Amino acid sequence: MSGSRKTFDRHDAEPASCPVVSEYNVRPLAESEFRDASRVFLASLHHPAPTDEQWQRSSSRYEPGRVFGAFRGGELVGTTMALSSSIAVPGGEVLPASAVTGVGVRADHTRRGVLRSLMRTQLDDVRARGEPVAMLHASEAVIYGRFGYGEGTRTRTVSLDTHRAVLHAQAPSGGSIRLVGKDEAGKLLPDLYRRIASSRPGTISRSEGWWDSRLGVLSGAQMVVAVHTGDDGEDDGFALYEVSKNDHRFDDGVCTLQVSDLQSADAVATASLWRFLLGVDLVDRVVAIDRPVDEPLEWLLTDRRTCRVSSIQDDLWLRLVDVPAALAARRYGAAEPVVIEVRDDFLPENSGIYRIGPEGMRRSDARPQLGLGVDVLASLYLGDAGVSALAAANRLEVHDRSAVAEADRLFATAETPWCGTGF
Ligand SMILES: CC(=O)SCCNC(=O)CCNC(=O)[C@H](O)C(C)(C)COP(=O)(O)OP(=O)(O)OC[C@H]1O[C@@H](n2cnc3c(N)ncnc32)[C@H](O)[C@@H]1OP(=O)(O)O
Repeated sequence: MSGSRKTFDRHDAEPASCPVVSEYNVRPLAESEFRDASRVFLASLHHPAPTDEQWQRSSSRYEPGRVFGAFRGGELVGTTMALSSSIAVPGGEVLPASAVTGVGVRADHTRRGVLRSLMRTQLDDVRARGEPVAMLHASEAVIYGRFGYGEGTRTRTVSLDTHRAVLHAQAPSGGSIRLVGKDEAGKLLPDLYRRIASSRPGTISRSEGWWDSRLGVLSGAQMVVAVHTGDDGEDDGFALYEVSKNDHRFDDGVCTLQVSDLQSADAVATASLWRFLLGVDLVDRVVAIDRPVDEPLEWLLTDRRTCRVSSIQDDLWLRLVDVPAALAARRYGAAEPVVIEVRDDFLPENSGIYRIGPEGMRRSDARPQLGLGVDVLASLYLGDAGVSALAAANRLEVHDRSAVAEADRLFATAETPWCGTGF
C-alpha cells in the first residue's frame, strides 16, 4: 500500500448517504440482510437461493458497511457490494481498491434506474473511503462503461491435448510437486499467494473473506491442490484443479482436467506445475481459465499447436475513482510529456486537464493534446490498451497527432497486466 495514501479501515468510514431515487430507496444493508442480498444477486443470475451450507461458505465475503440494497415498498429488489482489496499498478505501487461484486436487480425492476442509483451510492462510498480505484468482473461488457469503468485486463482460456502436449527438453525444471489436503491448503495458500503474487499490474490482493469463501467452495468440490516446492525448500507455486469425465455413452468420453488457479513465483515453478498437470494419468485434455494473455506456454511445448487458445476475454474492469491520485501513483515510460483532458460525467470532480510525463503527473491549464472519457483512461491505465489503437477506433480525440506516439510510450508497460483472481 502507498505510505502517503489513506489506507482504508472499514470501521472508520462513514456509511454512504441514502438517496431516494424515484420510488427506490438505496441504503447500506444490516448484517441480518446480507443473505437476502445474496438471494437477490443469485436470482438475477438465474441461480437458486444459497443453501445453509453455501451461505456459510460465502457469508464472510460480505463486509459490514459495504453491502447496499435498493428497496421499493420495503422490499429488497437490487443490490451491490464491495470487498476491501488492493491492486498493483505500473511501477509496483499497490493502491487500496474496492472489488465490486454481487450486483443484481430483480427481473421485475430492471431498466428503471436501480443499478444507476446503486452505482451512485457505491462510488460515493468508495470515494469517501479514500480508495482511488474500484474494479469488477462484468457479466456483460455493455453495462459498466457509463459509470466510468473500462476494460483494464484480459485473460485467455487455453486447452491442451495431453496425448500430444510435452514440454521441450530445455524447459525450466526443478523442485518437486506435492498434493495437499483441504485443511492444509486452507492454512498454506493465503500466505503463499501473499508471498508469490506478482507485482504485475492488475494483480489484486485476496482478503481473508475471499479465501474463506474460495476454500469453502473447494471443500464441497472435487478440487485438487498441487503445491510446488523450489530447490531451496520454499513453496513457490500452486495449482487448483478439478477432473471431470464425460460419459462415453452420450458423448466422446473425454476426461478433462480444469485448472482454475495457477500462481507461481518464477519460471521454474510455472513450468514444473504445467509439466505435472499435463502428466496426470487418465486425462485427455487440460483446460486452464483466467490465464495471462502473454503466458509463454506455447514456448514451453515441443509442439505449440497442442495449446489451443479457446478464448480471450475482458477480465478486470477498472474505475479510476480518484483520477489525480491514480494517475500520480503509476509510473510512466520514457517519452515527451503529453497533456490530456479527462471527462468524467459520473464523478465530475475528476474532469480536468492533466500533464503526464516520465516524472509524473500534474494538473495543467495547457491546451490538451488528447481528450478522453474516464472509462477510456481506465483501459490505458494498467497498460493493456494502446493509445494509438484507441485513437484508431475513435475512442479518444486527437488534437495533436504527435501526442499519440508519445502517449503510447508513456502508458506502455513491460508486462501485460493480468488479474487472475475472480471475485
Ligand atoms: C460486478 C457484477 O456483479 S456483474 C453482475 C451483474 N448482474 C447481472 O448481470 C445480473 C442480471 N442483470 C441485472 O441484474 C440487471 O439487468 C443489471 C444489474 C445488469 C442492470 O440493472 P438495471 O437496474 O436494469 O440498470 P439501470 O436501469 O440502472 O440501467 C442503467 C443503464 O444501463 C443500461 N443497462 C443496464 N443493464 C444493461 C444490459 N444488461 N445491457 C445493456 N444495457 C444495460 C440501461 O439501459 C441504462 O442505460 P442509460 O444509461 O442509457 O439509461
